[in-house]
Amino acid sequence: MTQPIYLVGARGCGKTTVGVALAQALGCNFVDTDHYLLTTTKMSVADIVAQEGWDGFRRRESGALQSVTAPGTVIATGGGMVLAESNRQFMREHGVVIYLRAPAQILASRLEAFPEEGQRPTLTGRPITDEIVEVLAAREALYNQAAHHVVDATRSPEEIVAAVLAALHTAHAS
Ligand SMILES: Nc1ncnc2c1ncn2[C@@H]1O[C@H](COP(=O)(O)OP(=O)(O)OP(=O)(O)O)[C@@H](O)[C@H]1O
Ligand SMILES: O=C(O)C1=C[C@@H](O)[C@@H](O)[C@H](O)C1
Ligand SMILES: [Mg+2]
Repeated sequence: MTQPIYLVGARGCGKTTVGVALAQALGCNFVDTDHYLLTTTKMSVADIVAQEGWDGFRRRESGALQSVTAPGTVIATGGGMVLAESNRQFMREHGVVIYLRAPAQILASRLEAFPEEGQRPTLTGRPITDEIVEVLAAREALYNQAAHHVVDATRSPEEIVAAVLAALHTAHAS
């Protein structure tokens, strides 16, 4: 697999967690656009948003997407990467896009256990459970549009990696 693999989905669906394990299974590099921004700007998502607003953060994450795209790389994207049509098109054209899909209730329970507020500042100002329901309703169609494959992300990370590998293998064989 030389094409980049992009993992998309809502906060808490496991893009970072699954991405690390998937890259290991494939013998690929792993990068995470949120982490890339953290190390290149020395600012958390919350810092960037405080200084530049969400528009500034979105501009930076689109730049990060292009910077990290390389052959033989698993790329965990930020939860809002699909908002820009240009990002969805870029990912579909440059690699294989996997949507890690999970319902709001599961996402909320994962995020409540590990909120990481610096990297996940509020998007709506509403409580986490309400926010996730609202954000998923607004973005579900965009995750689906971006994706070549949709994978059930409610299982263990190991099972999700196996499902992604099966999807990649099936697509490659056909
Ligand atoms: N399949 C899973 N089963 C149980 N817990 C999980 C699973 N995947 C991830 N988690 C846990 O959920 C939390 C969020 O996971 P992770 O950071 O990988 O999500 P993400 O999709 O990268 O989120 P973000 O969009 O905010 O970067 C972490 O605490 C992680 O340990
Ligand atoms: O869902 C979102 O809009 C976000 C998800 C995170 O990965 C970060 O990219 C940031 O907190 C925004
Ligand atoms: Mg992540």
